[in-house]
Amino acid sequence: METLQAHGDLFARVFLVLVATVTILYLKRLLLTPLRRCASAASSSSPPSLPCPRGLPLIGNLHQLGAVPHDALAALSARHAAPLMLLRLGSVPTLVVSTADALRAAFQPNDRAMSGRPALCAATRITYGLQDIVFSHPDGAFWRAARRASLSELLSAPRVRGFRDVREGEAASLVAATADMSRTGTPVNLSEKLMATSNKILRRVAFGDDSGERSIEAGTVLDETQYLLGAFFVSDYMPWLGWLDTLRGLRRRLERNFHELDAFYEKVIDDHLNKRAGSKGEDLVDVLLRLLGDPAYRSTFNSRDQIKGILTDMFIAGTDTAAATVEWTMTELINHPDILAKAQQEVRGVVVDDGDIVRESDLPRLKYLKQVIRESMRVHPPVPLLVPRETIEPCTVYGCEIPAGTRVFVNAKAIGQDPDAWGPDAARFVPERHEEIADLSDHKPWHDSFSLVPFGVGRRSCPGVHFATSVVELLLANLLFCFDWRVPHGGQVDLEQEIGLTVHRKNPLVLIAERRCVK
Ligand code: HEM
Repeated sequence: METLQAHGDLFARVFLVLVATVTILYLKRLLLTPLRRCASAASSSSPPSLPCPRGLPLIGNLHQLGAVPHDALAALSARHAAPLMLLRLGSVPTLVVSTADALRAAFQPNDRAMSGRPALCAATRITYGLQDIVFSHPDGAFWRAARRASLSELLSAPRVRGFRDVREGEAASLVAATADMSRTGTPVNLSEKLMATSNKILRRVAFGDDSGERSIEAGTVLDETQYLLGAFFVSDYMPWLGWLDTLRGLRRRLERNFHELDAFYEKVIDDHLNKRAGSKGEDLVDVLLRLLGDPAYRSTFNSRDQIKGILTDMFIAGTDTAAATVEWTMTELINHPDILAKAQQEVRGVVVDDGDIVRESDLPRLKYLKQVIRESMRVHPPVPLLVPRETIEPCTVYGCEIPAGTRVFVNAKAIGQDPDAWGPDAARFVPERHEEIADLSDHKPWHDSFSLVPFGVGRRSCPGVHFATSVVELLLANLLFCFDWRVPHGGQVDLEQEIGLTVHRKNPLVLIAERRCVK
């Protein structure tokens, strides 16, 4: 869910490299002084200021983001001993937060000031002019109403529980398909299977797509939406060069995708309006249509475009992230056979049914599994820079003034590796470090923490935690319960990352599954 992250775009890269090269030749001298403070002059009387690693003309610090921006930013912050630093990305002033203490200092007193989102090019178009939850302005009545609806209606605990059959059904299909492959010893592309399963769950929950009839149609359109929301639009960083996005064909792709998505939603909404009387259960479209007629929401929540914007949120925010979490967790487990064995022992000891499959009613007893998931999200947060923020008013951090309109990146990955928060072994995968959390089923700790923030922080943090953890725990528990796993040719699995909307493994996770004997 991070727009900087699609650095596979050749044209933009060539352009940036050209600008950087020319600038380096002319301004070599400047590079010899790599760090300055942002305030005018660092005298004893000048106000305190944050470190600002020196950038280049025009592009500022863009070239320092490298191929994996969250890792490059973590390295930059460590190099300058700067838990908080100010960069200029193109023409955009950007605050980067890289430790738990810095996050607390920046957000605890300034939650409101930090709660804006930048109006990024693709997001603005796809969400009908920011009429959604993820990207809308926090000061508008609409965001408050939509956020309230997401917490009390769309993603509330009872609503999430109500979709249990969908999750269990899709988990059973995943197990069945994997069992087929295990019979012939065919390696399983887990990355692909997890993505398909997570997609299917979201489509069924959001659109009631039980038959899979709409899956192909929705799949291709939403895949393109996902790509575009993660693409690097030059205009998001250097607005005066926005014409480059047109030259690169990105604007045309965006328009086409917007219209395809719109046509798809219109059809889904019309179908729901037609079938409503007497149909069983509510999917998310039904809920949104009901809210549209609800007097409590009428003044702010009153158009089809808002329904469509929120549906895109649910799909984009919910699919990739859950799949990536299970993918990274399985990666770490396969690389740590002792932890894998311990997690399997727990799930196999706890599931009391006829031994066929894990049900959601089994999950509360899987304490170690929950520790494993927390540890995985610490080491591999699926959205490592969260969704970008923007200050909506000036605020002060460590005594330094941060102006309104500053973009804010919270480096959740760097924070998860912060030795002051996690100790000298922060780089190691040790699920037991979460043992002390009394109730791992309680989702509050995710939102109260400043040291473990895969779901974000403060008033814009993820309202989908409950939904996400239900999917992740069920899929993972079933993979561990039903199969033994090994790498096809032995050895360790690599940890290379593919940068996109959400960070997945670069190389798919392909493993051999052996179906465990069941009675
Ligand atoms: C493992 C799965 C997930 C992860 C890691 C994740 C992560 C995030 C992050 C990092 C943010 C930004 C938080 C911030 O700015 O502080 C976010 C926001 C959001 N997420 Fe999730 N998410 C997940 C699953 C879901 C699901 C399943 C849904 C809904 C179906 C969802 C809906 C949202 C929405 C609507 C927002 C915007 C909140 C706002 O701006 O007010 N997420 N998520």
